[in-house]
Amino acid sequence: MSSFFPCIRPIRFLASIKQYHHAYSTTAQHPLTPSLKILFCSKHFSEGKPWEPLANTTFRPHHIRTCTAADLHQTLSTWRPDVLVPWWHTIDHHLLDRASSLTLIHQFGVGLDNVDVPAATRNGIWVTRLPANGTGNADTVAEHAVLLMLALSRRLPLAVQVVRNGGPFGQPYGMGMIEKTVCIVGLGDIGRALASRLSTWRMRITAVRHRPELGTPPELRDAIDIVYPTSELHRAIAEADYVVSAVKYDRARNRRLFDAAAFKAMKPGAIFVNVARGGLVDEEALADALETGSVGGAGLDVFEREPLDTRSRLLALSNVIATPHSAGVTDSFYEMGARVFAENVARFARGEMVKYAVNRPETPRKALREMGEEDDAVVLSIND
Ligand SMILES: O=C(O)C(=O)CO
Repeated sequence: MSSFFPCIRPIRFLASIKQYHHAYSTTAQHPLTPSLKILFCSKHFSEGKPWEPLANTTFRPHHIRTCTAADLHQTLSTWRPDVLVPWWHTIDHHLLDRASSLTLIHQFGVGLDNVDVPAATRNGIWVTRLPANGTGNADTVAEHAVLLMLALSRRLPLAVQVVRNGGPFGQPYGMGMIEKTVCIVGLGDIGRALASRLSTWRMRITAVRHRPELGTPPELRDAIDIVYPTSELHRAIAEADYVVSAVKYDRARNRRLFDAAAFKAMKPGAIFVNVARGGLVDEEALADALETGSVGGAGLDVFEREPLDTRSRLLALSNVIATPHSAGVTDSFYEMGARVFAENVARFARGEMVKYAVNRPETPRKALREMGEEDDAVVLSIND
């Protein structure tokens, strides 16, 4: 995960923190409760330091710790933090039923499929996350999907290798995207951002929607040809040259939505891209389909288990481009995350409702005052 951070442009990052310090000084009359302990679960947070915007407050670094997924349980029971900041680790009911010190879980990302929100609610723990749209990462995830589509279409890894090997130059490589059909599975923030980008590329765009009654988003009426319900997934993907998975993962509803039957239903040689969650894909079935060529290539940013086992069959295939769950994690997302996080922790310490909360515990371990100016509605439509 540490590989995410070399791409952060330090000057821009520091400038944004400076701006934040300035803004924060106006709230200095509400210093943070010094005893609030925050646990960041992932060592890479030690490099990214998303708590830096808090540096001008009464908050001091000894109230912050990082741990690994392996020592999470232990740290929860011995250090007893108030706030947990996970990084897509599984925060299930076993952990939540025992984590008696926790009052807030603040996901440092948008998708929350790793957190058992009902169990948190039952235990009186607030849960919040970062927003997807507006300043969030739906656009950058959509960009990444385009990157993978293009790189696979033009066989980029092979082309780079050919140059390194001294040629031959000027040979035809791969396929163009113009006039091809792309099927976007999931029309939430990411799916819509992708459709809006591709709408100017002279492609035919179709979509699959979990809630077809929502129809085509008004701003995409001219862009999307047809919206299928999930029950017609196979029909939809059968006519597509590109299938992009941008659907919200819900283990009970769509685990392994892309299984052997789905890959068999795809047009032979079509390209599959997954920028949503690894649990949506049967990775063994995908490897089989890629090996036989029934799926032409796969661009994968997410995996059922992360980090992906380096012995995975998928990595041995030349028609796979894999990235390390980095689609949404750019410099701007990290800056936004640090800002939202700092603001939310400050609110929480003051007993004010956190922004983008996804639950309302009946008997919260820490009571919060509704502030009446929440804009958390912006995150409610992710990946539907
Ligand atoms: O923010 C998230 O949930 C992501 O998965 C970013 O890629």
